[in-house]
Amino acid sequence: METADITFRTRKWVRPEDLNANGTLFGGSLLKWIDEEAAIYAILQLGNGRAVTKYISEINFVSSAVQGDLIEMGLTATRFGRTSLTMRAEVRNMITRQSILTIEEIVFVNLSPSGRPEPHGYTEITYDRDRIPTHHLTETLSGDA
Ligand SMILES: CC(=O)SCCNC(=O)CCNC(=O)[C@H](O)C(C)(C)COP(=O)(O)OP(=O)(O)OC[C@H]1O[C@@H](n2cnc3c(N)ncnc32)[C@H](O)[C@@H]1OP(=O)(O)O
Repeated sequence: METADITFRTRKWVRPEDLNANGTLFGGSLLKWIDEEAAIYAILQLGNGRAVTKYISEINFVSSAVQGDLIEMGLTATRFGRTSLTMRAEVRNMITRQSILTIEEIVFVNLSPSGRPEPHGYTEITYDRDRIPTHHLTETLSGDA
């Protein structure tokens, strides 16, 4: 997998509670983190807090991490559909850059207030932060008043 176009954002410190019985990073913890990371990415790209995980392709646990490792998670949008957004994910060791996990396709669906798929109208990535969900902005601004 190419990693050049992936932006690594969130970092994690592998702690005792994240380990499996083998003493390495528990895959379930990793999947929980990457699903949350993908949700945040999708929410910001689609400008909608109602975005849900629809599909996750094969997950390749490339190598393990151990307690104390610093790891980082990266995502990039690979396809803007009508109501969906497809992302590619990679988790790697922050220091050695060794790949820990790759997922070719994570598909999120943009939902209407009634919970049905709704066209999002976007075709490309932006990091301009101009797609922060407006209802969150409204709540934030009214909370500041
Ligand atoms: C962040 C979280 O934890 S969310 C919690 C976990 N996720 C959930 O609970 C979601 C549960 N699933 C659902 O509620 C429903 O399946 C919905 C509302 C997401 C989608 O309903 P569907 O009837 O499948 O919608 P529909 O057939 O219109 O497809 C919607 C989009 O998903 C895509 N899609 C549907 N199935 C798949 C699939 N198996 N693989 C990839 N994409 C798919 C479609 O191509 C479509 O994309 P497009 O509009 O860009 O072409």
